[in-house]
Amino acid sequence: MRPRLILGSASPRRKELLAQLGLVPDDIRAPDIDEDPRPGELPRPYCARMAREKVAAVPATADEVVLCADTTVALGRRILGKPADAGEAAAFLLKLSGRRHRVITAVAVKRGDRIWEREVETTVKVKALSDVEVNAYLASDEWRGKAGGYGIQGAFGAFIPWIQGSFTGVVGLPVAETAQLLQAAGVIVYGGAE
Ligand SMILES: Cc1cn([C@H]2C[C@H](O)[C@@H](COP(=O)(O)OP(=O)(O)OP(=O)(O)O)O2)c(=O)[nH]c1=O
Repeated sequence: MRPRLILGSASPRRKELLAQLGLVPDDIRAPDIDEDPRPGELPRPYCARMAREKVAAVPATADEVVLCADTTVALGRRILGKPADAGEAAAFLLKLSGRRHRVITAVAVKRGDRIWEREVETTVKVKALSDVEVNAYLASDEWRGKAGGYGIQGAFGAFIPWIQGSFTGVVGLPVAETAQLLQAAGVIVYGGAE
């Protein structure tokens, strides 16, 4: 039987990226978990733990497939989360200015007591930002609710001359890897067999 697809995410980006795969979730159940990193926790294991905890926190029946993800911006060993306010967003942007950083998106898919997981890491280069550019970006409010305080899919794209990895992973859901995980869990994605 075709399983029901549950998107375990409040992120509008994730819903749109799922639509890019031709998939419309049967239900959306946003997870509510503690997103504080543990002392000394490194970005990649933190990100993977977040995705696992999100998928574990979403209630589902045995014939439902739940998809969750977490996007973490890493500057070396530091985790840059979602900025609490414009001041923190400004501090993040100044740290990212003129350097490369990593964006990790961990995806977790659950069906019954089975879990499929994948982490996708992308390197992102940000040009050296002027104060005028930082202030204009902060005024746009696009930084709100986004890891690292920016969205590559919006105006901030003007400041990113180069990436290596997965564009959709940076936005919040790496579509190629997600398609594979969903197919493994029995969801039919483009061209997949019933
Ligand atoms: C780096 C980057 C992040 N983001 C977003 C994607 C995620 O929504 C957000 C990171 O926060 P997450 O904790 O991954 O997700 P969320 O809290 O928005 O939603 P949920 O936990 O319910 O799934 O940052 C962009 O949209 N563009 C970008 O370029």
